[in-house]
Amino acid sequence: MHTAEIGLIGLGVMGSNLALNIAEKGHRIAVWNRTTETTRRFAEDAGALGAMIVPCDTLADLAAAIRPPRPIILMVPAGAVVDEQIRALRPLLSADDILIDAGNANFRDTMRRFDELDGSGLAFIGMGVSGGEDGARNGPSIMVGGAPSSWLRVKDVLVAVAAQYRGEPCVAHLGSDGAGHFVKTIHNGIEYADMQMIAEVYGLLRDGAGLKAGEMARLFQTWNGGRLESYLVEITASVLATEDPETGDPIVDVILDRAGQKGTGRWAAIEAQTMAVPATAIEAAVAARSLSAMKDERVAAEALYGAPVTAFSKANRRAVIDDLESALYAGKIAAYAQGFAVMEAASREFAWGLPLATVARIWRAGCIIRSQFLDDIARAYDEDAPANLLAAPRFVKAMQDAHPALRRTVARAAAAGIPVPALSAALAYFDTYRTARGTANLIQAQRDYFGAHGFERIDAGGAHHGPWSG
Ligand SMILES: NC(=O)C1=CN([C@@H]2O[C@H](COP(=O)(O)OP(=O)(O)OC[C@H]3O[C@@H](n4cnc5c(N)ncnc54)[C@H](OP(=O)(O)O)[C@@H]3O)[C@@H](O)[C@H]2O)C=CC1
Ligand SMILES: O=C(CO)[C@H](O)[C@H](O)COP(=O)(O)O
Repeated sequence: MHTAEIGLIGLGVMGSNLALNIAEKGHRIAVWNRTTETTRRFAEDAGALGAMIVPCDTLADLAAAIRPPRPIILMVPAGAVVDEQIRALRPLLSADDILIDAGNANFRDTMRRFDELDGSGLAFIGMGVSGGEDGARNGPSIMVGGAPSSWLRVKDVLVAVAAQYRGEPCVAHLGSDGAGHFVKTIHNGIEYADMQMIAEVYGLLRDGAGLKAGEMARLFQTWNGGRLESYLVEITASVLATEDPETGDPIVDVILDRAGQKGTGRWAAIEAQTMAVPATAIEAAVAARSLSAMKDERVAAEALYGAPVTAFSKANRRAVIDDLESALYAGKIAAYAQGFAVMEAASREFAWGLPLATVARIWRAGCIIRSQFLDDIARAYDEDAPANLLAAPRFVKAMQDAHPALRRTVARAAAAGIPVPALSAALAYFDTYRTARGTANLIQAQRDYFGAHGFERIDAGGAHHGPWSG
C-alpha cells in the first residue's frame, strides 16, 4: 500500500506512454483504466519498467496505492468523462491531493472545475500536453495552469518527463486555472493552420505543378533543412514518401480527403472571435476541415461546376515551386502572429500574465508544432515584447522578403482554381494589418446612415453624425 508517488487514469495512446515515461524517470506510478484487461496488458508489456508500475483494478485500489498527498493524472477524453472521473475519485481522496487533467480540455470547463473544487481541500491542475504518442513516451511539451503551490508539488516529475530543447525542459507554469489548457488550445489552432497551409502547398504541387508524391517528398525534405524546419514539414516528407502496402501506390493517394477534428482548433477560433482578435488563418483552417468533411456535396458540386483546376504553365515551374517555400514561411509568420495575439488578449482578459516568450520556448521541442521558428518567436518576445509578431524587427525583414512570394502564390492559385484558404487568409491579414488608411471609414458611414451609430472624424475629436438624406 501507498508505494506509488503518482497515479494515472486512462491507459489509452497518451496515458500509457506518459505512464511509461514517468516510470522510466524513476517515479513509481499507480495506473487504472476503465477496461481492466487494458491495465493488465499494460503492466505485462511494460518489461523492466513493470517494477515501477502498480496496476490497479479499481479506483479505490489506485487511491490506496499512492502515497498522500496524491497527485493523480487524468488522461481521458475531454468533457463529461473528466467530470465523471472527478466525481468517482472525490470520495476516495483526502485533503491536499492534486487532480491533474492532462487531456485536451476546453479551458472554460477547466475554469469551472477549479470553481467546483474550490474549498474541497483538493488541488487541481489543468495541463496541456502535446507531442502525440511519441512525445508522451519520450518527452512532450507540457503547459501547466493552476496555483503556483500545486505546480511546485509536481514540478520535479513534469520536468523529468518533458522534452528538452538544448538542455531546457519544455514545461512551464503559465498561469492560474485555465491558462495551461487555453495555451494548448491555441497551440492546436496554430497546428491546424500550419497543417492546412502545408496541405495547400501540397495541392498546388499536385494539381498545379503536376508533381508526384515522391517528388514532393524530396521537396519537403529539402525545405525541412532550411527555415521551414519543423516536425510537421518533416512528417509531411515522410508521409509523402510512404507506400501503401496493399496497392504499392503512395499512401497519400489512397487516403480519403476528409479531415477529422476533435474540437480544439474550433475552440481556438471561437475564443479568438469572442475576444475580437483576428485569427483568420486559424479560422480558415478549421473551415477547410469542415468543408473537407462535406465530401458528397463537393463531389456533387464538381459535377455542377466542373473540376476547377488549370495546371500551371510548364515554363515557369521552377519559380512557382521556389515561391511555395517563401509563401509557406510568410503564411506561417502570419498564423503564429495571430495565435500569439489571441494568447496576449486572453492573458489580459483572464489576468493570467501569460509569459509568451516562455510559451514559445516550451513549444520548441516535444510538441506537434515544434520548430526552429519558435526559437525566433521566443527571442522576439524576449527582445521586443511586440504588440504583434508582424511588428517584431526580426520578423519585419523576414516578412518583407517573403510576402511577395505569398502574393504570387495566392494569385496563381486563384487563377488556376486551386483552393488556398489559409494562405489567402494569411495574406489578407498581412495586407490589412499593414494598411494605414483602410476602408472602415465607409463601414462607419454606412452604420451611421442606417443606425445613427456615429463616427469619428480624422480632423476633429468627438462623435459625429453624417448629413444623410435618404
Ligand atoms: N492522441 C493524441 O495525439 C493526443 C491526445 N490528447 C488528449 O489526451 C486525452 C486522451 O487521448 P488519447 O490517449 O489519444 O485517447 P485514447 O482514445 O487512446 O484513450 C482514451 C482513454 O480514456 C479512457 N476512457 C474513455 N472513456 C472513458 C470513460 N467514460 N470513463 C473512463 N475512462 C474512459 C479509455 O479507456 P478504455 O480503455 O476503457 O476505453 C482510454 O484509456 C484526450 O483528451 C486527448 O484529446 C492530447 C494530446 C495529444
Ligand atoms: O492535441 C493533439 C495534438 O497536439 C491531438 O492529436 C489532437 O487530437 C489534434 O486535434 P484534431 O484531432 O482535432 O486534429
